[in-house]
Amino acid sequence: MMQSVKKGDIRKWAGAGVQDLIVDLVNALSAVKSLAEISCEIADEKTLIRQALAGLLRNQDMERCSFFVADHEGTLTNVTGLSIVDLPDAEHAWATRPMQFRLGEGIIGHAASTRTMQYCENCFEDRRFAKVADQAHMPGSIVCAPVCTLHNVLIGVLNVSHPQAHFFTDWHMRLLDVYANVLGQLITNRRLFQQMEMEIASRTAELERLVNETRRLKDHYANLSMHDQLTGLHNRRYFYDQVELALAQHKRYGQPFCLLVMDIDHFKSINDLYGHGFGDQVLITVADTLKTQVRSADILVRFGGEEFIILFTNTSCENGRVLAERIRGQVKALGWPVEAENVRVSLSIGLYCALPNSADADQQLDIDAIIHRADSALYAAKAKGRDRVEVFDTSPPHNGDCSAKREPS
Ligand SMILES: Nc1nc2c(ncn2[C@@H]2O[C@H](COP(=O)(O)OP(=O)(O)OP(=O)(O)O)[C@@H](O)[C@H]2O)c(=O)[nH]1
Repeated sequence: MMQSVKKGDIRKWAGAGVQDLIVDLVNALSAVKSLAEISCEIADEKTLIRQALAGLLRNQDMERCSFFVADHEGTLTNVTGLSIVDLPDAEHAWATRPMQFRLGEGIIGHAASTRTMQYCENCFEDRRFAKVADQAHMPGSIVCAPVCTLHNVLIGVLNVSHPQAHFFTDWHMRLLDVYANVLGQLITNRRLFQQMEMEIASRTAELERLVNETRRLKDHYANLSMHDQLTGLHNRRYFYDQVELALAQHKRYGQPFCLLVMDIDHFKSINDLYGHGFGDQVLITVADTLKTQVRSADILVRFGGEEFIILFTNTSCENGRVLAERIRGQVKALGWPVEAENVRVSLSIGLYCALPNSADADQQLDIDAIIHRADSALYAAKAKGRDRVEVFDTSPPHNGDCSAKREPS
């Protein structure tokens, strides 16, 4: 059975060598721990690497370290370097002497191509070490550790150096191996994280685009569903949508309004004689004429076929009648030349006046009842020979009920 090591045992055994070992172990763990503290949410990979190098220098007796990143073409470029003197302001002191190696070139290229750590014990003598022009920066010894993803794809090479030859020990080598592994995972995680962020951003943008498109389509179809395609006027659906407000204002503030139901006379004969396309043109021109007669608060719709409705808000019966007569006159004045002929049409109009003091006022009529009353007046206008305006009589019913039956066309 294995026995656990007690503190007293360590003290008993601890010669200077063991104590050094413990210090080294703590330093090594601190270096690896410093890596664990780096967030993979850092936007810039260089900053992450720089923090990793600083962690290494702070916890180990190394002099300089640098990182060469591998690109897709197999070129290794130093993205950052740090020396022990840079440490107080490691964030800002960027060593930017540009340097590049191909895979297999120099000791750095060799570590990259073999994916194994390389130790150059004496840079002045080792032929693998590509001599630098600047002799002042020539290290005595250097360790180059490849840094890879979990799937052994090369990310770059981590280099640590010391001015002294034969400086690095087995202990250093083991630590650097672990350090390079953890750094590889950290860089991989950061890249994945960035990729995920970009993916999320692009999906969010796509989603926003779809939401906007859906909104636009919704508005488009809502608009379509409220409009008559032939004349461009609003339609029956819009009328019912809007009319409640006018009724509410009438009920609450006693505002009078006039409802006109208008029907083109003998429109069937127009279609029959001149064709449906011609009939359409007539509907369009009549609609355009009606448009000129309404204010923005009024409601004008093509209610169906050749029937139009206008609700004049805040309008007395007298004014409603004047407006109805004007409309009738304007439509009658229209003409459509067909060969030698000038085709004309007329309008029959049924008018309902909603007045605060009328006999209807107490009945709280709904819009269908109001339309029905205006329709009765329209039937009366048709019955009386067409091309005329008839007003629904809101006085209490007696023999003269004007809701005449519509005569067959
Ligand atoms: N060209 C055209 N005709 C339409 C349209 N909508 C309805 N109509 C026609 O309008 C005509 C309406 O005819 P009727 O309801 O018999 O009434 P009328 O001929 O106007 O007779 P009175 O209303 O009694 O004066 C029908 O022939 C419908 O086909 C349309 O969008 N375009």
